[in-house]
Amino acid sequence: MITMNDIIREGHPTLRKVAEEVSFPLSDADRELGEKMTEFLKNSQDPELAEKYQLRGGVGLAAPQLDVSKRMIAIEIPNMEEEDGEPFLSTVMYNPKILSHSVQQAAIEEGEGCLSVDRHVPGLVVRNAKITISYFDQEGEKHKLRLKHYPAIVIQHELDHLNGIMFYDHINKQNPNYAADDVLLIQ
Ligand SMILES: O=CN(O)C[C@@H](CC1CCCC1)C(=O)N1NCCC[C@H]1C(=O)Nc1ccccn1
Ligand code: NI
Repeated sequence: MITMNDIIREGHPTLRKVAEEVSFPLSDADRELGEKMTEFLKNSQDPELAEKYQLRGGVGLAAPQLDVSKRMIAIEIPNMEEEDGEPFLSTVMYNPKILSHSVQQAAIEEGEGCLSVDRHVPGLVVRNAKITISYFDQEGEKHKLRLKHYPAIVIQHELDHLNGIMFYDHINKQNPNYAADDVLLIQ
């Protein structure tokens, strides 16, 4: 199983690389890696397992964070309403791509963090509020998905990892808490 030891930290060159597209049919390695990434996220959100294996709770993970420079991300966004309900979005996306996005921008009010960053970096990370993405699933089926607000932000954070971008690259240097007044702040 994947643990925090498998996650590379800032300073590791792989985090600054542009990852390679995955080819289909998936190799057993790429298929297995996707499954392990999802398993990690589910474990990290389980209080007992997170405690037992000392995992930081995560809602997304990109292959480059495991030193695998491939365009694949795992998303595990819990249902914000009911506790043990079905997750809002639980999937592994291969070769994900933003097809279009809103002019409207949004940011998580308390800022962002990253499992590859062992420090708190304050500041607003302004992103597109709505995005339309395409991606391939494990079977090579193409999907198209429209997301907005928190899920859209999560996907953009992961897509950045595939392009060697870290969340703090987006923070305004002069005033980290600056955001134009039309930027939607998300709790
Ligand atoms: O590239 C992927 N990463 O670096 C893991 C990140 C991805 C998110 C950061 C902002 C948008 C996507 C992640 O999940 N976190 N960042 C560090 C510690 C907290 C943790 C988190 O937000 N956890 C969480 C949130 C809600 C419910 C359950 N858990
Ligand atoms: Ni991250």
